[in-house]
Amino acid sequence: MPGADRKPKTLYDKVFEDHIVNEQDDGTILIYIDRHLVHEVTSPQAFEGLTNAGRKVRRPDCTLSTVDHNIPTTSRKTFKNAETFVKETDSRLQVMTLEENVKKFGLTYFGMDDDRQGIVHIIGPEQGFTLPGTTVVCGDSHTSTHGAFGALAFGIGTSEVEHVLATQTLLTKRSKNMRIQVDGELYPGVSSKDVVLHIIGVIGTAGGTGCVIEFCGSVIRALSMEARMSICNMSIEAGARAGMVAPDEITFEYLKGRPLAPKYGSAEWKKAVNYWSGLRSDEGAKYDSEVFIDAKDIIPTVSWGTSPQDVLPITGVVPSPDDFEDEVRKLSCKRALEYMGLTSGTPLKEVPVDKVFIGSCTNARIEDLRSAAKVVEGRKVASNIKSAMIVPGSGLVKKQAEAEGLDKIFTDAGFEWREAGCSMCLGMNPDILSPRERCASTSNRNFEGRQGAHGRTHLMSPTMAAAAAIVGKLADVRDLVQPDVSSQKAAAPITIQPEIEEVDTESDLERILDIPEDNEPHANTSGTGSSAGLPKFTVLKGIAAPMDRANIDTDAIIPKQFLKTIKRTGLGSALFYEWRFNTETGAELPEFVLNKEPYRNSKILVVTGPNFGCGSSREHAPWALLDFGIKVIIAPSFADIFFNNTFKNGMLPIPITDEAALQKIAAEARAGKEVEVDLPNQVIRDAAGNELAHFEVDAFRKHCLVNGLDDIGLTLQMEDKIRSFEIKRTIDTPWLDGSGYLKRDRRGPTKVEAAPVPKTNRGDVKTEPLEW
Ligand SMILES: CC(C)[C@H](C(=O)O)[C@@H](O)C(=O)O
Ligand code: SF4
Repeated sequence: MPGADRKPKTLYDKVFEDHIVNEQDDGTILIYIDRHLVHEVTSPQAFEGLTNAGRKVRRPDCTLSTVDHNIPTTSRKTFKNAETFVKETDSRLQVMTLEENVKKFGLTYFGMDDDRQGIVHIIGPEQGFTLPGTTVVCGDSHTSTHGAFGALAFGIGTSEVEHVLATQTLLTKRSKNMRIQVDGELYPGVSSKDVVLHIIGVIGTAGGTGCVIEFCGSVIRALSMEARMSICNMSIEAGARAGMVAPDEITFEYLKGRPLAPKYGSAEWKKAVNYWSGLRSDEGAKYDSEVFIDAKDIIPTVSWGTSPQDVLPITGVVPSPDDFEDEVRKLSCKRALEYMGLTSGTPLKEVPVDKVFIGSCTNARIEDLRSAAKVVEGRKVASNIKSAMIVPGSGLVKKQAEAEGLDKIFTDAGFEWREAGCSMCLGMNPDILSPRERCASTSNRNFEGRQGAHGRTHLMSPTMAAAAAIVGKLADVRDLVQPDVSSQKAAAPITIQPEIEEVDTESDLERILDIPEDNEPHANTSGTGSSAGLPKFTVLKGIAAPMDRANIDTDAIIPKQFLKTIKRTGLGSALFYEWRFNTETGAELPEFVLNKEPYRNSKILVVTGPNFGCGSSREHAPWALLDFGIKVIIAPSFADIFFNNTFKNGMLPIPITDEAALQKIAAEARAGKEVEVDLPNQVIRDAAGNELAHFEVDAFRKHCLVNGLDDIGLTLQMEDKIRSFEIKRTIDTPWLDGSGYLKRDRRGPTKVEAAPVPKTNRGDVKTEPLEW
C-alpha cells in the first residue's frame, strides 16, 4: 500500500507498486490488471489463441467489450443484427467474431442495439468501469484516456490482450516519471484539446517515450473530467506509455452514480474515496523529466502537417522547411507540405476545408458536443463543405445530446447526426476521406492516409472544427463567437469527506470467503499452458533495407483497411502499403526501397530516424513485417507498444543510440550487403563478420527469444502469486470485484455466466440483461 516505505513517490509509482504481483531481477514485473476493455479489431487473434491453448478468461467480471471501430455510423432504426446491418464483409466478420467470442467466454458486451455501446474509451469512464488507482488496459493505444482518473491506463497489442485474458496480468517494466505542469489560466476560447496539441508541439511525438506523464498545475486542476480525458487521451501522441491526473473532488463527483462505481454514500464508496484521496504524488517526489507550460502561451491550435507535433496557433502561417534547423525535421516538413497540398507562408485561416469530423475518443463526449453546438447554433455549414459529421462517442452521449436538443442545432445547420463509433477517426468503416480531401477533425492523428488514402487531416478542438464548418476554411473560433470556456471547466466541486471507515468485518469476510469459488482461476493450469510457443531466435543474417525517416507510424506500416482480418498471417503484402503501391492502380512504386533488389528479400530493417512504430497499438504492424520476412528492426528509438509487440512475435527490435554505429550499419544496408544479428552475444556484424555495434536487450526478453518461450505459459506458472494478489485486492479494494455486470457465481470456476446483476457489491445498478 502507498506509504509503506518513506521515500516520496509519484502518483504513477503508487499505482504501479500497488499492482506488482512479481518482480524479477532484471526489472521485469508482473502487474495485475483491474480493468480490461475489449474491441473487435485487436481481439480475434487473442481469443483464437485462448481457444487453441484450451484457456479461459480469468476475470470475466473485470472485462468489458464493445464494437466501435468497424461499425457503420448510419441510422440504426432498422437494425436487427450485426449480420444484416454491417454490409462490408470483413468488418462484419470482425464484429460477428467478437459477438461469438463474448458468448463463448462469458463476457459483458454492449452491442449495436445497446445505448451503452460506443468507443471503448468513452464507455469505460461513462459506466464507472474506469476507477482511480486501477490498472486499465485495452488493445488500443488511446487507453491512455483513462489516466484522467488517476488510473494507470495504457494500450497493449493483441498478444498482450491474450495474456491479460488468460492471466489478468501483464509483463512489463517500470516507466520513467515525467511531469507536465500547466499553470495559469486559459484564455477564453482555448480548450483542453488546444492544451494537449500545444504540449505535443513543445515536447514532440517522441517527447514522452518510455515515460508515464503526470499532468498537473492549476490549469489541469480546473478542468472537468471530460477535458482531462482529452488530454490524457493524446499522451500517446506525445510518445508516452500513459498519462495521469491525480484524482480529486472533480473526479469523485464525476463517478457519483455511475453504474459500475461503488454506490455513492455507501460504506464502500467512502472507503474507496478514502483510498482514492491518497492517490497523489508526495511532496518531494522525483521526476525523470519536467516540463512547465504557461497557459498564456496557448491559443487555439491546429495541425498543419502529418504528425501531431506539427501544430501552430491558428493565427500562424504554413511553415517552411527552412524554419527547422534539424535536417530530419526539414525533410519531414517538405514531405508533409507536399502531402498536405500546402504552400509555405499561406495564412492558416486561408486554407479551405472539404469535410468536418467531430467525433473520436478524444472529443466525442457530451461537453464536446455542447461546445461545438454553441458555435453552430443559428448558423449554416459553408457551401464548400461536402460533409460535416457529428459522431457521438457512445449511444448514451447521443441520447443525452438529443435530450438537450443539440442534434437539432447540428442538423439545422447542415451537419449529419450519426450513431456512435470510431468513424472517420481512422475510417475502418465507410466514413473516409477521398484522396486529397481536407478535413477539419477533432480526432488525434493526422498521419498520412489516416482518414483515407491521401486524405489530409487537420487536428483541432470541437469548437474550432465547428468554426471551420461554418467558415469553410480553417478558422479561429474566437472570430465567430464570444468565447465561453465554461463547458470545459469543472462543475463546482462537491465536498466529499474522505472518512476513514473501519473495516466492515462481516461483509469483508464474506468477500474473502467468496474468493476460493468466485476468483477461482479460469485459466487452464493443468499443463496445456505450454511455455514453448515461438520459434527460437539466435543468429540472423540477411539483407538489411535502409530507411531514412523519423516517426514511422504503425498506420504507415499497415493501413487500417488491413486490420479487418481475424488472422495473424498473410499481411506481408499490406506492409507499407501506401508507400509501396500506387493506391489507385495497385502498381508497385519502383522508388520504394522494398520494391528494389536486393531489398525485396530483406530480413532486417535499418531505420535512421527515431521513434519507429509510433501511433496505434496494432500488432498487425509486426505481423506484416514478419510476414514480409523482416524479423529485426534497428532504429535509434522505438515507440513503446510497438517495441513490446515485436518481442511477442519472436522478433527483435534493436535500439542503437550511437549515431556513428547506426550509420555504419546503414551504410552496409545501403550497399545491399548482408548484416548479421547475433542475439546471444548481443552483437551486430557485417557480412565479413566484423563487429558494427554492440546492443542491449532485457535479460528476460532475450531468454524468451533465445529459447522460443511463450510468456503466457510462463506467467501461468505464477498462479499462486496471482491468486494471493487477488485475495489481497479483494480485501483492500473490494469495489473492484464482480463488476462488468456479471453475476458472482458461487457454483464453481467453470460456471461463470453473463447475466444481469441480481446481487452486487454496489447496490442498485442497472440490471438490464445482456443483448444476445
Ligand atoms: C485499431 C487500434 C489498434 C488502433 C489503436 O491502437 O490506436 C486504433 O484505435 C487507432 O486509433 O489507430
Ligand atoms: S483513436 Fe480513433 S480509432 Fe482509435 S479508438 Fe479512438 S476513436 Fe477509435
